[in-house]
Amino acid sequence: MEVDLLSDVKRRGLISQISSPETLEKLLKEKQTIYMGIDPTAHALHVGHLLPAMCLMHFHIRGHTVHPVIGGATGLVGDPSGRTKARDTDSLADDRIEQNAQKLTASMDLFFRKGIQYAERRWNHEGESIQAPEILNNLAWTKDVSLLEFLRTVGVHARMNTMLGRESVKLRLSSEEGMSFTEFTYQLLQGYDFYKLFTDRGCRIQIGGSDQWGNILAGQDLISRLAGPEQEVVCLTTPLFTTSSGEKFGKSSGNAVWLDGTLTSPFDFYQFFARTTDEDAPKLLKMLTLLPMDKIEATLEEHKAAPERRVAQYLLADELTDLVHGVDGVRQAQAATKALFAKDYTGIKAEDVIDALRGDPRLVCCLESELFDKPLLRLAHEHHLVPSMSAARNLVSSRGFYMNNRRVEDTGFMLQRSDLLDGRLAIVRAGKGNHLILALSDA
Ligand SMILES: N[C@@H](Cc1ccc(O)cc1)C(=O)O
Repeated sequence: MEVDLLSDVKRRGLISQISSPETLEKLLKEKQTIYMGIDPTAHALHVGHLLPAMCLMHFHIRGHTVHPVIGGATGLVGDPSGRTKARDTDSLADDRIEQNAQKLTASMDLFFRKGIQYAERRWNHEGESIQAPEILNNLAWTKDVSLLEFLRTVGVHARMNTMLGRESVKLRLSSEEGMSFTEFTYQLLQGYDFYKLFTDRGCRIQIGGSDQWGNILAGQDLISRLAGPEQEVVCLTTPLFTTSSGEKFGKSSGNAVWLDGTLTSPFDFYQFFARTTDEDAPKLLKMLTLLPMDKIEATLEEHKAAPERRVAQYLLADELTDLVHGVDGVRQAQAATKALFAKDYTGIKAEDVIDALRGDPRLVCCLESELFDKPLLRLAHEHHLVPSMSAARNLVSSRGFYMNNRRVEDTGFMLQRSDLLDGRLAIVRAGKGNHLILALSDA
């Protein structure tokens, strides 16, 4: 099943820079401990975290020990990397960071649990199932270090010219706002994490996004000064993926696409990937799924022959939804996709559609009394499918009002139980693409 880890992550496009490729190759002849940090600036993981997280996953499922580290301490300081301005004090407030850290830990744990199940399905894993990684919080080893101790162990080894030469610092020093001393020390805090994990857990590899290069090197420097230059440690970064339209990957009309199903429904998550461009879909299939490369190549051939069928996009949406929401999530998202975009509803399961669209304004659950006692046009108006009753009537006369893909011709049309799909759903459509899904409540 296994392709060599390093060649696999490289050919999938998951690697941007490696501080010492020879050392990495040598280290990977044995099982290693690897870490990746993430600051609790948000309370949940979003699609933008997937790239470094999948890189970490590749190490994890091949039996290396990986540690996602939540930055309970670093989050209070705020990483200046890639930022032209300091974070505001509100977003750095203690209680906010602590709450975010707790939620992020749960979010990361869930990501790995689901991801491992996905990996086991894709790789036909046999034998004992893979355990979820232990998630750490850097507050654990930072909170009791006194200022004097920090200055005397870490500070003495930090070279000012190296620190001033980091991209994150140069960028800010040349800006009008400048940089606070607190932010300037961020690289030392992250460096201290690498050093601590190296001494306490034998961790020799740190992974991060490409904007983390300087911070990761700071750790490598510190290890070399404190533990000796002969110590073999490696910094590894993943690329920052920019979409073909030049945007940062992970936003849908300006909003983050979350991995948490209560923040972004499995259906919206699925649709985000189904809407990927022809240019981006192949890259994302390689970077973010665990499908074997030959299966991806075969799909891409098929895609090239008939791009309008969007096989690459649908495969990507299926795989990522499986990775993040499991097989139930895929089934639900596909059911909702069918409800909103297909001509044929055979086999549709009401429960799946309802689960996938929970929280979506297009889904409205109704009691029997409402559903069967009001004319459909009135329901459409009350639930905002059409702006007014007269607009609804106009749509009927211009043959643009549909219920379960049947044209509604009578403005007084009332739903009957026998009209419902799977005993519960009426999919009402105004014109080409506006939908209202009325679902009979099960209560
Ligand atoms: N600086 C990283 C997060 C991080 C925190 C602590 C670490 O030890 C490593 C990484 C970021 O902002 O994304």
